Amino acid sequence: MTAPKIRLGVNVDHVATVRNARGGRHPDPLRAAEIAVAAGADGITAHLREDRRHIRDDDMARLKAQLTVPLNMEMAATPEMVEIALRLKPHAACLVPERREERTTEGGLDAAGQLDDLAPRVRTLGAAGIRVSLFVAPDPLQLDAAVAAGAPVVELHTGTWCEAVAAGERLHAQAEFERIVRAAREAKARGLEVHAGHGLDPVTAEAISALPEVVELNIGHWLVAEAVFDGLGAAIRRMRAAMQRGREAASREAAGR
Ligand SMILES: CC(=O)[C@@H](O)[C@H](O)COP(=O)(O)O
Ligand SMILES: NCC(=O)COP(=O)(O)O
Repeated sequence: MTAPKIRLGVNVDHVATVRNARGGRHPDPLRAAEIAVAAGADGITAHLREDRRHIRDDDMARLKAQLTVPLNMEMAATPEMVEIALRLKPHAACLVPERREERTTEGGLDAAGQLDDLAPRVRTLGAAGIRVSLFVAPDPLQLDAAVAAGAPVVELHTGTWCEAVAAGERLHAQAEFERIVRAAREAKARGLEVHAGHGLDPVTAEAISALPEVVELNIGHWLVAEAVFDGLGAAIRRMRAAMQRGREAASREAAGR
């Protein structure tokens, strides 16, 4: 039995982080995106942060103009970012929480707590033909809010689970993974398309690829960091192979049931 494919969106933010550390143009996130596509990425993700600390407006414009695969724009749900997305028209917009002082995106979007502001922004983006996803914690309250906001997609935040795995906190990691499994099932049952991402490496990507409800992973930091040692193409091929192993294991298990 052939396992249904799981898409890989490669996040090129941290190529821009390295470029910005010295100023100038090298390394160029667009070149990284082109290498990623050649190595098997199904899409490219880039987070235009309000403080522009990695990806900048001009990067988004070039990615949109040059890429042949879907562009997923991660953005805060602010009027400024909505206006930029409406001009840029990426394939997808993933609404994420942002705090200036955070080192990375720390949690999911509190969709339930800001539904009144969020729903019209989701509608505006959707009406422009942009597929909206909400980057949320694997929490049933947030899934309800995503449905209420009219978002067709949720991206489940895998960061807490990945940190527990990396720290060797076995019980915590298992509990977090079970939350993700339940949330993926519930989200699909509510009619939402399910993506996942944040902090994934080949081990965690393989495990999460075994969930048939999850149809897309967005991965950046591990790939860009690993590229330093082995090149970006090789890192992406290794990640794709891990995802495929996860998918095939799940298919075999389903066929054996
Ligand atoms: C939303 C998300 O999980 C990532 O795309 C993250 O935003 C990458 O950029 P930072 O590392 O700056 O948070
Ligand atoms: N939405 C998650 C993402 O795009 C990549 O997160 P990370 O792999 O850079 O942690």
